[in-house]
Amino acid sequence: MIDEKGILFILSGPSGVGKGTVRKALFEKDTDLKYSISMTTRTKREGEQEGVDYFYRSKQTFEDMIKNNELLEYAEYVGNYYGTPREYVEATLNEGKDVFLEIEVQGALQVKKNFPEGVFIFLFPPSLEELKNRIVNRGTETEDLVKNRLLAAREEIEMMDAYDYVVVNDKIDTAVSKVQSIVRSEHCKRERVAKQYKKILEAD
Ligand SMILES: Nc1ncnc2c1ncn2[C@@H]1O[C@H](COP(=O)(O)OP(=O)(O)OP(=O)(O)O)[C@@H](O)[C@H]1O
Ligand SMILES: Nc1nc2c(ncn2[C@@H]2O[C@H](COP(=O)(O)O)[C@@H](O)[C@H]2O)c(=O)[nH]1
Repeated sequence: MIDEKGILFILSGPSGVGKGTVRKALFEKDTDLKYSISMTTRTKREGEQEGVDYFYRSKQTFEDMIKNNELLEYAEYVGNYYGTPREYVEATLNEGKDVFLEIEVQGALQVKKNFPEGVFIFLFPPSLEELKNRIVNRGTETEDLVKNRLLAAREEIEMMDAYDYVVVNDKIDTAVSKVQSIVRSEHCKRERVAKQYKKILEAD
C-alpha cells in the first residue's frame, strides 16, 4: 500500500531557543502545514489566546485526558503539563495533510516511539548565554523559572542525537529557510518513493 498519509514534523529544542518564532515565520511561507495546538495546565501569558496558542485546561482535565489515552504525548515540564491532543493529529494525517508539532524534548521522544517515520528537527541555540538572554528578554518567566528552564535545557541538548536534523537558530531568516528546506525535501523524498512504488505495482 502506498502511504497516502501526511507527514508529521516535530520541531523541538530548549525553551527560549526560538521554536515559536521559527514556526510562526514558517507558517507565513508554507500554508499547507497544519499546526497542532497543544494543551497545557500553565496559566495564560499576556497576549496569548485560548485555542490559538494553547488549550488551557485544569490539572484534573489534563489527567483525565491522560487516563483516557486522548493525548499522543505529554510531559510534565517545569511544574506544568503540556500535551498533544491525539484526535486532531491522527485525523489530519489520515486526510493526507502534514502536521507540525512544536514541543519539548521528553514529548518528542515519546512521539518518536509511536511515529518513527516522523521528521524530527532540533532547534539549537547559538550559545547557552544567548539562550539565557532570549528567555530573560522575552520577559515571561520569573528568575526561578528561567533557572529551571535553563537546567532543563542542558538535559534536552544531550538528547539531540535522537533527531533527524539539527538547525542552529542564530539568524532567524536562515533558521526558517533551513526548516522550510527540510519540509520540502521530505516531500520530495515521499513523492519519489510513491512513484517507485507505483512503477513496481504497474510492472507486476
Ligand atoms: N534568531 C533569533 N535571534 C534573536 N532572538 C530570537 C531569535 N529567535 C527567537 N528570538 C527571541 O527569543 C525569544 C524566545 O523565542 P520563542 O518564544 O520563539 O522561543 P521558544 O523556543 O518557542 O520558547 P518556549 O519553548 O519557552 O515556548 C523571543 O523573545 C524571540 O523573539
Ligand atoms: N511535550 C510537549 N511540550 C510542549 C507542548 N506544547 C508546548 N510544549 C513545550 O513546553 C515548553 C514550555 O512552553 P511555554 O509555552 O510554557 O514556554 C516549550 O519547550 C514548548 O515547546 C506539547 O504539546 N507537548
